[in-house]
Amino acid sequence: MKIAILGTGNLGYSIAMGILTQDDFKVKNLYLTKRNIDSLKKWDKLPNIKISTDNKKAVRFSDVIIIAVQPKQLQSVLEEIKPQLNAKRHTIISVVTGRKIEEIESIVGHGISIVRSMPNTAASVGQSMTCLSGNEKGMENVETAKSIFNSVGQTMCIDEKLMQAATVICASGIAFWMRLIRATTQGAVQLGFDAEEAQELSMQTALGAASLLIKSGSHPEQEIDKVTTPSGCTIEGLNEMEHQGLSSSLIRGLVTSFEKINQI
Ligand SMILES: NC(=O)C1=CN([C@@H]2O[C@H](COP(=O)(O)OP(=O)(O)OC[C@H]3O[C@@H](n4cnc5c(N)ncnc54)[C@H](O)[C@@H]3O)[C@@H](O)[C@H]2O)C=CC1
Ligand SMILES: O=C(O)[C@@H]1CCC=N1
Repeated sequence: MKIAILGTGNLGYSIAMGILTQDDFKVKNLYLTKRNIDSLKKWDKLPNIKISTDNKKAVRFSDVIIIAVQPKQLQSVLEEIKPQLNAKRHTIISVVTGRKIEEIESIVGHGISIVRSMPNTAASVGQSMTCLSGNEKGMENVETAKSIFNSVGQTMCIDEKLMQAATVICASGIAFWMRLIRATTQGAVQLGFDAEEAQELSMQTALGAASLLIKSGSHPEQEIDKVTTPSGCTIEGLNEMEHQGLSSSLIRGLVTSFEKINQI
């Protein structure tokens, strides 16, 4: 597969990193563009990698075009590459927040295969949760998009109208979970661990909690019941967190984030 990533910033770089460092997925060519390519030069010597500021050339040399620019930059990039697009050959995968498939079609035309996707920066370590939806032709080719994003994590096909919600839960979600890990680390330091140990305890416990649910298929409350000894310390701490609004503040944060997307 020949893939271009137009706009190799934070997210584009994470996707490229994930693709380059996993074993099973074979990419014939990876063409990376951004406006200032200095930060990508270390990859220039790798076989099958091209680094450039030239989006048109990247499209000419690729079959799958991942567009990872900021929302305000999307229109000009689409207008720039439109003359190079070939409906029989190209699939566009947009990771751009808040930009609908119909907005992309209105610029590049309805014949092009378009997949709208929402990965996250954990793609760089093969652990992205990526949601996908597409136009009719995009869904015919969705296996292509799935194979790319399955190589850097897990995928789920969703209705496009849920894409904003997926952005908050999965993409912004990385920041939210980081803050939870940071806060529990700070708590561990206050209780006597040094900073490095505290972060290790916090990270591994978060990974353990997620792994328990993934591997057992159980509900979080079932796992909570197993940990909360009657009259014990866990329920005491948990109830205090809820008195202080833990679940409520998380849900309100997600909803506030969701409302902001509609203004982007
Ligand atoms: N950062 C994240 O975790 C996530 C970001 N997104 C979305 O992905 C998109 C990219 O986000 P980031 O990577 O955070 O932004 P960024 O600003 O780090 O990256 C955008 C890149 O596009 C490049 N660029 C701008 N105009 C260009 C052009 N005409 N041709 C080629 N490259 C150009 C810039 O040089 C920059 O490197 C945004 O739409 C964002 O909403 C989606 C999910 C997660
Ligand atoms: O903060 C943002 O707007 C983008 C979308 C999800 C992650 N970063």
